[in-house]
Amino acid sequence: MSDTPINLDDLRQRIDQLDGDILRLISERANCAQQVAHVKLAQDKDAIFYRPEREAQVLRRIMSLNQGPLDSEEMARLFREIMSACLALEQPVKVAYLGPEGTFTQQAALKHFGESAVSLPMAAIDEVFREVEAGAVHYGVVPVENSTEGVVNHTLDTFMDSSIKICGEVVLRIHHHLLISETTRRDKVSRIYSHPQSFGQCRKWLDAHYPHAERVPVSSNAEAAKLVKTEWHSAAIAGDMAAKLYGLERIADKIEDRPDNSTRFLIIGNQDVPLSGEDKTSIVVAMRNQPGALHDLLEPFHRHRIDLTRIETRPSRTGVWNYVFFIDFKGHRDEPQVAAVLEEVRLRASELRVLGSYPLGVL
Ligand SMILES: O=C(O)C(=O)C[C@]1(C(=O)O)C=C[C@@H](O)C=C1
Repeated sequence: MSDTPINLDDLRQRIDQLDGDILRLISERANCAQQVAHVKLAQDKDAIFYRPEREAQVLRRIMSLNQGPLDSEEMARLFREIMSACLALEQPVKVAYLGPEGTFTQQAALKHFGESAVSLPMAAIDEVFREVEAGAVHYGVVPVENSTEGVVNHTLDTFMDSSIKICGEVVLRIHHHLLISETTRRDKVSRIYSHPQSFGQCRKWLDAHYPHAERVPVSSNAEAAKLVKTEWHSAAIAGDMAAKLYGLERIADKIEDRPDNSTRFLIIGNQDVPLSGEDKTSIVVAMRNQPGALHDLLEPFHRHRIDLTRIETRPSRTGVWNYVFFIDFKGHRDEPQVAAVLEEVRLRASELRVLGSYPLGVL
């Protein structure tokens, strides 16, 4: 450490100079993105501007180059917003999500697409699918599994009646708080509103702290937050966004039973996503109802050393006790190993559909 006192004005002058450089470079980058848009349009008048594989590569590269003092996730979030603004110059991306405003799904949509995306709340998961299928929005964001409560069946079941593809994923750490409005009598809370999944994720805490309060399930945590605004004896379990949006006070923070409580969301759309270098594939498979069917299904993955990350069974709704398997695994459908496995499974299954290959969640 030199013994010359650090001069605040000199440091601020240096910051002003750096801000000027950053401003110039971001503007230069935005100009490049606009030129990319022109090239895309020249190649294809119906060009798809949002490129999930490229965005994942940009963010991974930033995180690998980063040497602090900001941590890599923080730096990636800054570049996420720069890319979001650049994409909006090319084409403002419209995204439907499971609403209402203030849900964790909205938080996931903003985390994945950035603040420059236009996001629209939908009342139900199948409405998000419908908006994407109808082309009313470019993409949708829906919850698919929680680390405590397991899979969101409605999302998996909706895929079975839809041609929609999976274009990406985003994982959100879920922190639940107990929220009240300014009119709530905090010592008289006799009713708690929340989404059923959130009640499940905070079960032990509620049993310990509010064993006698009525637990009223509603369609979303944001809906719960809205209801609390109108009742003096109720509270809601919801996240930070809902608390901020509906002006509620947090009387208990992070009440989820498990500290690693996370929810995985899917980005749905109508495009096939090229290889990004670190990808995942999701499929849904129907097998003939015969002994050893599950072994026949999984054996090619084992032999080709493909890393399975999830298997869920759902009723196929084409007859009693007929099931389909939703399988996620590492790798992209265009990679030889994965293509070989899919070919073998296709021969053994009564039905196979690739829901999509997409970049592993980065942020
Ligand atoms: O490289 C592209 O295809 C771009 O459009 C540029 C860019 C970026 O800002 O880096 C912007 C939007 C895309 O989703 C991916 C990347």
